[in-house]
Parts: sequence; C-alpha cells; structure tokens
Amino acid sequence: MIDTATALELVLLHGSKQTEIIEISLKDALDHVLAEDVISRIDLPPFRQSAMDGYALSNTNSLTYSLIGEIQAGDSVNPNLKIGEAVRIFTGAPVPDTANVVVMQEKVVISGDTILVNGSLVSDMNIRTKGEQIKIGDIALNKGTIVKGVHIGFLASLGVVKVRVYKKPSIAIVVTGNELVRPGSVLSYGEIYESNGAMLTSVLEELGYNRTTVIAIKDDLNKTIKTLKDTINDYDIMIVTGGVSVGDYDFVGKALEVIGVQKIFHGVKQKPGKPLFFGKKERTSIFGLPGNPAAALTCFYIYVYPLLKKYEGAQQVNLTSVTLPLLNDYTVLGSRAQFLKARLQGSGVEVLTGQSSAMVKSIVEANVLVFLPEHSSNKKKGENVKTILLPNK
Ligand SMILES: Nc1nc2c(c(=O)[nH]1)N[C@H]1C(S)=C(S)[C@@H](COP(=O)(O)OP(=O)(O)OC[C@H]3O[C@@H](n4cnc5c(N)ncnc54)[C@H](O)[C@@H]3O)O[C@H]1N2
Ligand code: MOO
Repeated sequence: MIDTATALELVLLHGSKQTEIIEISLKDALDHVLAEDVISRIDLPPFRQSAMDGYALSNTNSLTYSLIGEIQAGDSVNPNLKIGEAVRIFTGAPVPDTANVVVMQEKVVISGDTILVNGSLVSDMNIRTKGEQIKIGDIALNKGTIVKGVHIGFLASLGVVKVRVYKKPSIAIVVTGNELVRPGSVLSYGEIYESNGAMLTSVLEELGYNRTTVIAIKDDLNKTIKTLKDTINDYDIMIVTGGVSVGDYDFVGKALEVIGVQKIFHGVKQKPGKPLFFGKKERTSIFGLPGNPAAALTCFYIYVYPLLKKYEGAQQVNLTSVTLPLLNDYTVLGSRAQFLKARLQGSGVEVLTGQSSAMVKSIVEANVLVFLPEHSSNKKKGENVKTILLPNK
C-alpha cells in the first residue's frame, strides 16, 4: 500500500487532461476554467468619473465658484469650465476634462448660483481616474482561473459576453452492491437505500459538473465486467463505488483488470479509504471508491476533486488547507493517515464524534477534514492540525 501523498501525486500524474476548448456565454461560465487569458478591450472606468454627489471645478485656490450647469450619470457632455466656474455633478457622472476636483455636497454652502467651499481642495479628489481598475489591453483574468460569480461580475463590467473555457468532463458514477435499493421502494431485510449515486451526483453538480450518469450493478463478476466495458469508453472519468475491497463479492478490481484498465494503485495507507483504486484506460480515468458513504465522499474530495481541476487546467487543484488549533482531545486509532470529519468553530476546529466510514450522518455536520499523518500520536486540545476546507459547506 502507498501513502496519501504518493497516491495524490500518481492521480495527478496519470489522470487525463481535457484539451477541448469551447466558447460559451459569460452567463453560463460559472465554475468553468478559463482556457486563455481574458484581455480587457476597454479602460475601466472608461472615462474620469465622479465618486461623489457634489460639484466639479478647476481648483484655483479660490473657495468661491459660480455654477454653470449640471451633469448626471449617463450624460454625454464635457463642458469647458472657465476659471472660477463649477458644475453640479452626481456619482458616476463624467467629470469635465477642465475640472480637477470634485467637492462633496456636504462640504459646500450654496448661495443662489454661487457655491462656497468649506474645506481644503486637493487635486483629483473624489475623481475615479480613467483606467484605474484596468487598462485596455491588460490581462483581466488569467488562463486557469476557475470562474466564480465575482469573476463573471468583473468580466461583465468589461463588456465581455463570451469566454473560452475547457469543456467539462463527462462522468459515470457506477454504484455496486446486491443490497442497494433505490429510495422510493420499501426495504426488505438486508437491503439499504442506495445513496452514493445521489450524493456524488449532487456534490459534483455543486462544483459545476453536470455531465453525470448513475449506473447500478449487482455483485456479479460477469455483469460487472459487461457493464464497466460498455460504459468506460463513453466517459472521461468513471467513479465506481463499493466492491473494491477484499470480500468474495468485491468484483470491481477483477473486472477492471479483465477489461484492460491499467492499475495505477489499489490501496492507500489511510483511514477512511484504504481500498481506494485508481487506474486508466485510454482517455478515461477510473476511481474505485469504498462503498462506505463517508469514505467515498472523503476520497472524492481528496483525490477526485484535484483530478477534476487538473483535467480542466485549473491553477489550483487541491482544496485549500489551513493550520488550526484543535478544540478537543483526539485519541488516534491505528497507524494509517487519517482524514477526520471535523467542524470549524470560531478560530479552532472540533473533531466530530462518529468517525466511522459508514456514517453519512456525521459527514453532514462536517465542513472540514482534519488530516493526521501516518503514525500520529494522540492529539491534545490546542495542538495545531492541518485542516482541509470542504467546498460549499
Ligand atoms: N477483511 C477485510 N474487510 C474489509 C477491509 C479489509 O481491509 N479487509 N476493508 C474495509 C474497509 S476499510 C472498507 S472502506 C470497506 C470497503 O469495501 P468496498 O469498497 O468493497 O465496499 P462494499 O463492501 O461494497 O460496501 C461497504 C459498505 O458501504 C455500503 N454501500 C456500498 N455502496 C453503497 C451505496 N451506493 N450507497 C450506500 N451505501 C453503500 C455497503 O452496503 C457496505 O455497508 O471494506 C471493509 N472490509
Ligand atoms: O478505509 Mo475504510 O474507508 O476505513 O472504512
């Protein structure tokens, strides 16, 4: 069995990479990865803008100015201010080329058509200079950026309507087990509701991956071979859950071998997720995740998520981790590296009870995973631990 760092390295080394680039509307670009730098075609702001409601004037060290007009946001005017003249102006309106100061209205006393400035005037005050955010021809967003709502807002402010991104992978989620029954039917003794399919589909959707299909297989070697063989070529990524361990009816490893999947590794010194499998066949990357739901989800975040990001050429492939103090003692069981379900509370992290791989209930409460390396000793409250932040939690 290999260690967790080697496993992740091998996934990133051997996992496939998308080369197909598509052009899509900016409004559909959420969670896609930019396939090229986006260059600004305008200065932002495109003209000198007033940052305040007030008066624009050319500072002549006088405190008295006569009003000659008004400029609203959206007006397309550029009046020529003579010495001693000012215009009423509003936030976002174009500042005349002949003005170098905007005084906010609270600092002005009006008397008929004359204003008296109460305070000092500093050149360029309350004026947003042309191109102060970004200049025409500059890079607005780098290739490899994962597009989020703020990026869409920024690009919209530059007038961008289409972006070139990497095509999302198609993903097959194959759930295995005789005991699995679709929610909606009544359970017979020995049966459980199938939940990994719904969980992985939804977690993938939260991350912006919608090209998913769930396929269910019974514990039968020939059927497993046939279904995996019929499925594998149609998808970029195949995620199988269950049947990857050592039981007499755990057929996934054998079936993948029969259909010619190149095994990269099978087994990692970690808890949960000891039986994790990773392999590839032509363009398809194949994960065999443990059937236990919390183990499957943990392996998804630690290994599948980085591959999805690498696949799309993202700059950052791993989940963000931080170092935080433990809020409780934790007794380490066994020598494998551990990914513990935990929750951020204030400035620390609490390891949750119910660490069993089978417990879906406790992973619901978790918003982070605490990572303890192999052979860790028992942890005391206050000790710093590596804490992996889970997305959308
Ligand atoms: N003798 C050994 N037994 C086991 C070992 C071992 O090393 N030696 N490893 C254990 C570990 S660790 C894990 S994790 C599990 C993983 O086993 P499999 O990946 O083969 O998974 P299954 O046995 O098929 O299922 C495990 C568990 O999860 C439930 N399950 C499966 N699929 C689903 C699903 N789609 N939705 C909900 N629940 C699911 C299944 O009913 C089992 O309870 O092996 C240990 N055994
Ligand atoms: O490694 Mo298994 O995922 O502990 O339960």
